[in-house]
Amino acid sequence: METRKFDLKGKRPLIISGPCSAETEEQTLETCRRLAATGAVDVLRAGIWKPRTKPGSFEGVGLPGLSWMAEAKKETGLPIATEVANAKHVEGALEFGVDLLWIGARTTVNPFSVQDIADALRGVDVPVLVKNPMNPDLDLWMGAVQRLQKVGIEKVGLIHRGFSSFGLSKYRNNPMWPLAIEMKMRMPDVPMIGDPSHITGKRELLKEVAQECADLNYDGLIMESHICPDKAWSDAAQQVVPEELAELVRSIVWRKPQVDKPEFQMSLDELRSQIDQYDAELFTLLSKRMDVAEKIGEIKRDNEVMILQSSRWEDVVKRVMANAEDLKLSREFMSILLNSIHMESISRQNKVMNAKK
Ligand SMILES: O=C(O)C(=O)C[C@]1(C(=O)O)C=C[C@@H](O)C=C1
Repeated sequence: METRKFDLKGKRPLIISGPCSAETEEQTLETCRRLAATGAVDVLRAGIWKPRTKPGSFEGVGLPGLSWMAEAKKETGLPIATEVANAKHVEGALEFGVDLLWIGARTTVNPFSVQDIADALRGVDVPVLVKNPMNPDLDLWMGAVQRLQKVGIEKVGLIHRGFSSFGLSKYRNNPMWPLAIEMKMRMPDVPMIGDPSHITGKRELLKEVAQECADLNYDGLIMESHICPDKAWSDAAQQVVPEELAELVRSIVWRKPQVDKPEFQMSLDELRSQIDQYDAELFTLLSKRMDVAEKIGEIKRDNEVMILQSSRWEDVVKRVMANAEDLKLSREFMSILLNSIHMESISRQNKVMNAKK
């Protein structure tokens, strides 16, 4: 069967799915066939070389897995994707006609490895997706994209798979949504694919994260599926059977960025003008508050009193936080805001107290 054409900037959302790892020929082909039968998937994926955190885990079947994927492509007509971590992987993947490559989080952290992959791809017209690095470092993520662009690869996209963090949390990898949003702002022309499987690590949480990706205007999703998820050789808890995957994909609401309805536009304009007004008031008040802090700085300077007053600040926080519920503001948001206000206040006092005469 002829392979269906696909374009990173074409169909939206782009849905990529398949097993975490190709394990056996039967498991790979059966998963791909069942995914294709649902009609909900655009690209088939499978991990062939698996970088594992601890030794002793299953590290992938290597090249034979690529021949199974190539067979799945021939049977279903769907393009295939896999992860590459070095030039040798690139060579193998290209030999087996892989249509889309991705660079994993553990590889993105290493500029040498990324450069090695970029050099191996010089002159090759295959799209490449770059997963965020393990650590929350946007420059490193951007750097990997730029290395690919520099060797002439135009079809580059991003995968947001969340960031490693220490300690227990609801998710396997912390999504740190503000960082992903910042990355979208920094590289607005580079498509962003969400990876709910690796963010959540748990199938029960896939839907909420997939919906969040859709609401943040992501261009697609990559999610793992397996014919027997509980028996998977890697990442069992985050995989679902192909039919469940399709159902999940169909349940996500992909809202549009704009709508051409005059009533909607009028209401939106009116509400946005209220926001503009409140922003103006909010920042005027903040400015007045900082002027007062500066005056405190002056009297502290004249009386040789130090800037940081922890117990006073604790009182301020307690007083403001006591209203969190009435104000319908989350404690997390208020705490971040208060912290910024405190830092700015300290910085203003620092300026008056230590001004050069
Ligand atoms: O009350 C003070 O002493 C201040 O300097 C003001 C202020 C504030 O901005 O509220 C700033 C720094 C202190 O750590 C505590 C409070």
